[in-house]
Amino acid sequence: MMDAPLWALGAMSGTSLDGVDAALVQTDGHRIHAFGESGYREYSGDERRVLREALGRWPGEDTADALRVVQQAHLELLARFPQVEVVGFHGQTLAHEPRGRGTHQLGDGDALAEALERDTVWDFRSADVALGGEGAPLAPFFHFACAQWTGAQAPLAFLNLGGVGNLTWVDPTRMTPEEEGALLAFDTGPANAPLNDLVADRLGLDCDRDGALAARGTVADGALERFLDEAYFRKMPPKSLDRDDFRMTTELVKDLSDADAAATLTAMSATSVMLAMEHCPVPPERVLVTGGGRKNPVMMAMLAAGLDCPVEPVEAVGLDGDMLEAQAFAYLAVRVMRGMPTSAPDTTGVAAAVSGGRISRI
Ligand SMILES: Nc1ncnc2c1ncn2[C@@H]1O[C@H](COP(=O)(O)OP(=O)(O)OP(=O)(O)O)[C@@H](O)[C@H]1O
Ligand SMILES: CC(=O)N[C@H]1[C@@H]2OC[C@@H](O2)[C@@H](O)[C@@H]1O[C@H](C)C(=O)O
Repeated sequence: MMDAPLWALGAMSGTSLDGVDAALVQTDGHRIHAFGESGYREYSGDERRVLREALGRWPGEDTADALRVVQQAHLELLARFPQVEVVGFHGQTLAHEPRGRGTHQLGDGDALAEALERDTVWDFRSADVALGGEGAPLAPFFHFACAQWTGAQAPLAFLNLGGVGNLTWVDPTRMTPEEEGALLAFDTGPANAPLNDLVADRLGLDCDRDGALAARGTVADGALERFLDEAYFRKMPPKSLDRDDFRMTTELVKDLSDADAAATLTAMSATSVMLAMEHCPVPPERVLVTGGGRKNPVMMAMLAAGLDCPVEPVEAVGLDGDMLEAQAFAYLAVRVMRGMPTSAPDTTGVAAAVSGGRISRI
């Protein structure tokens, strides 16, 4: 007998450190039955500073202040959704070194479960890393369900432009996401993080809103070429990145004007996606863009000019690009509760499909 669908609440605090997203999904762990309400809790300037300060820290290092920020923001937001059966709590990635010290998502699932009085799934990435996987990206299993939900019949790609970029190529005609050939996923390169850091450091802004600064600038070809020389782009997937693995971008644009630096960083993000497409098993029929970068018209225009297929925001197929990651962790939480895999060799390079995530039961 099929397991009944559950209403799950997913929460994601992403690498761009803007705030926490939360969204409801009704699922049996296979199919998306329905999407529900969503919400957002922005981090204040002070909270963002505390989180930024804690980036790069590992368990055992001083993360007490950052943990208070993460717990408080999640509790405030998630308490607005009383009608849920299970919570998927991603936490805040502070450090990610799958071939080294592991992966660190700050957040206490036991405390959250107790405060919300709901079973809570958390620590989604560690089990994958322990089995030789990258621990990221994890949204691909949900992208597979989304592709089927849209009724797609041919391979397509989801592109998330958050702090870091990640691409999921999906063959929606396969039966399950863990099946060989159903998915190929990996981080493409930096997306918004270097741009955000540039405008924060130079102009005290949160982001290059609507690409206004980049639109006035000229791409510095030399800097772009040096960036594209990085070995990461030629490495075969699966592969993943930490937020600040491309610190070199700051150095490459340091002598450029604000507008030229923004244009060049935007081109770096877009061009790394173009290189990523070469890894797809067959060209996707369309690229559906999710995450904040889809709201940057300069980045979207560069992508459209460089790719051989339509590039559209996920709204084109009725999905919500602000909430896809939060929805992903709602969906994955139900899979974990039911012992179903959340990653596979083709999505993270893990030795065999694995059900990641720790469950705090109430
Ligand atoms: N109108 C806009 N114009 C330009 N950029 C925007 C706009 N809206 C959002 N962004 C960019 O998108 C970012 C937020 O994207 P998103 O919420 O997808 O990131 P995230 O989930 O934190 O990151 P990740 O997916 O790497 O974990 C902002 O920090 C900003 O750089
Ligand atoms: C370690 C980590 O938190 N990685 C994030 C980050 O942000 C985007 C990209 O890098 C992706 O690999 C991942 O997030 C999404 C939600 C994922 O796991 O699919």
